[in-house]
Amino acid sequence: MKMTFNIYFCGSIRGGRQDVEIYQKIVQKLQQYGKVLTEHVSCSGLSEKGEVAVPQGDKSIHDRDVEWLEESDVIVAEVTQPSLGVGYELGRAVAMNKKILCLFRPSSGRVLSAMIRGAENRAKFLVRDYTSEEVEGIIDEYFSSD
Ligand SMILES: O=c1[nH]c(=O)n([C@H]2C[C@H](O)[C@@H](COP(=O)(O)O)O2)cc1CO
Repeated sequence: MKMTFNIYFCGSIRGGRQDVEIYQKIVQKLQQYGKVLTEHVSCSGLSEKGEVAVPQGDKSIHDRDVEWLEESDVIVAEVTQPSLGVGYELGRAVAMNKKILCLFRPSSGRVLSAMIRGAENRAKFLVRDYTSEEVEGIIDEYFSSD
């Protein structure tokens, strides 16, 4: 596998920011493997309001993010905190035939949507259950395979 990827990281924003610390840990690790196009998702200063300062607001956020999805080699999504935006991004990424890794923490007590867990296939869409101590190792393993 090449070592410099365009990586699209998905994490909840308006769905709730409870997991921002784990997003930071994931993004820092991903940056060893390439450029994380959506680094802002892991920013502790970004609230549940989202990127309110973006000119033309939600339309430009949507259009920019779909372009970034197109440009990305790999999509990594933290899917523990349910988010409509993350679900939408994953659906669009599947339609683009992208390589996708979803990360879910069962210790949250939640049960992952069947539309994410059930989308798993060995080729392109992988779902990994993890604990926060394991996440860096899982990312290393993912990028060192194939
Ligand atoms: O301000 C934003 N900026 C942005 O890039 N997003 C994208 C990236 C995240 O992976 C995803 C989060 O969706 P949601 O806000 O529905 O939880 O949507 C979402 C918002 C706000 O919905």
